[in-house]
Amino acid sequence: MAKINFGGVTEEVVTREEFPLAKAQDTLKEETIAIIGYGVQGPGQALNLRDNGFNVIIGQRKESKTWDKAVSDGWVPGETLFEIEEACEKGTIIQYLLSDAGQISLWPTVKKHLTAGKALYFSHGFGITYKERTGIVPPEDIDVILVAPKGSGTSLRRMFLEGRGLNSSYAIFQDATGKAKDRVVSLGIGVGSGYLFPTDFKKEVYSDLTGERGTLMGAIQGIFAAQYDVLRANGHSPSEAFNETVEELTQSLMPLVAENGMDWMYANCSTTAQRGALDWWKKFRDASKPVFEELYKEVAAGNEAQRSIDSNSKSDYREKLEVELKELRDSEMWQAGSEVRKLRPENN
Ligand SMILES: NC(=O)C1=CN([C@@H]2O[C@H](COP(=O)(O)OP(=O)(O)OC[C@H]3O[C@@H](n4cnc5c(N)ncnc54)[C@H](O)[C@@H]3O)[C@@H](O)[C@H]2O)C=CC1
Ligand SMILES: CC(=O)[C@](C)(O)C(=O)O
Ligand SMILES: [Mg+2]
Ligand SMILES: [Mg+2]
Repeated sequence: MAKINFGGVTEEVVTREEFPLAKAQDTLKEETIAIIGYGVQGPGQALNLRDNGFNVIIGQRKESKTWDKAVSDGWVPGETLFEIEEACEKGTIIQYLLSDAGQISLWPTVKKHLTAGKALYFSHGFGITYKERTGIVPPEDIDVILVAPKGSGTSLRRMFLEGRGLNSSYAIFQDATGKAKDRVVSLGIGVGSGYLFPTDFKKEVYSDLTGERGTLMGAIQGIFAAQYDVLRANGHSPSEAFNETVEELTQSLMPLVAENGMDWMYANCSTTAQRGALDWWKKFRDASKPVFEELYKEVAAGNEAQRSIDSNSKSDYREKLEVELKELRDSEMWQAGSEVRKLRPENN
């Protein structure tokens, strides 16, 4: 593994140079990879693996929208597309990509087919780390591994098609065959990761749950809403408030951060903006840090996991989520956003 110095801390990273696709293909040439679940990660990982030349089958409930989606993606019923149980029986590597709550209800079915020497693969440390809550305790004679792409399955697929890649973390919970490392790295390369960062199941799920509730999804919406509301309360129009809160960030400034870091983005803004941003960022850090500390504690205590299990195990969880997403979509800020997006010059 390559040793890389990340801001003063040396870490190991698996690179595609040391583990090329050909080696991954060779490692897994006798394996049948069964992708269980065709939601967001399922299609992204399955299609990338198929395009990369691996033997892939899908396990999905018949009579579901996602079964039809799998068919339209070229999976053939009876050949490469099966009911979940049949796919589990056929697979030597089971990629368990149902929702974290779905994994709990299907576990008794999946477990039956985890015979000696197979590998059980997750894209989240959830099921294993919170085993007291999920009941997911794998048999001892199989490998238990994880590849967690650091992004949406939609991005994983799009970036693969663009010839880019989305990096992943990987972990080994159980190495029964002595082949777990080669299997997990090969799968990581196969699903389209360029580089693979080692972790363990617990660190993966704690950081992932914190990140998505925090800056990646929860905190960002919170901070957008707070600034938008203050601008509106002070008489600014919706378009002005949206432009100064979201549109400029996503269209102009975040690409600069992605390219070369925060100081680079700052340096490409006015000296007026730089002065103010350098003065104010610490105030925002100090105001939000207690919330992040509370969040991490809730994650580590398992309370966040439990909330997600409870709500996503209900039979109408999709409808309920959709109601809340609609609330966001219908809020003035995001309605304004919808109009602002149409006015992007490239959309004309
Ligand atoms: N969404 C994403 O891009 C990412 C997801 N992950 C992880 O990957 C795994 C899969 O996540 P997603 O693709 O988001 O899942 P999802 O929420 O889209 O669900 C996947 C599939 O599970 C099915 N399902 C749910 N409950 C079921 C049940 N009780 N019985 C049978 N099928 C059921 C759904 O119909 C869907 O086809 C999870 O562990 C998640 O944490 C990791 C990185 C990113
Ligand atoms: C896309 C991703 O990595 C998330 C936000 O952690 C998730 O979908 O669970
Ligand atoms: Mg994640
Ligand atoms: Mg997540």
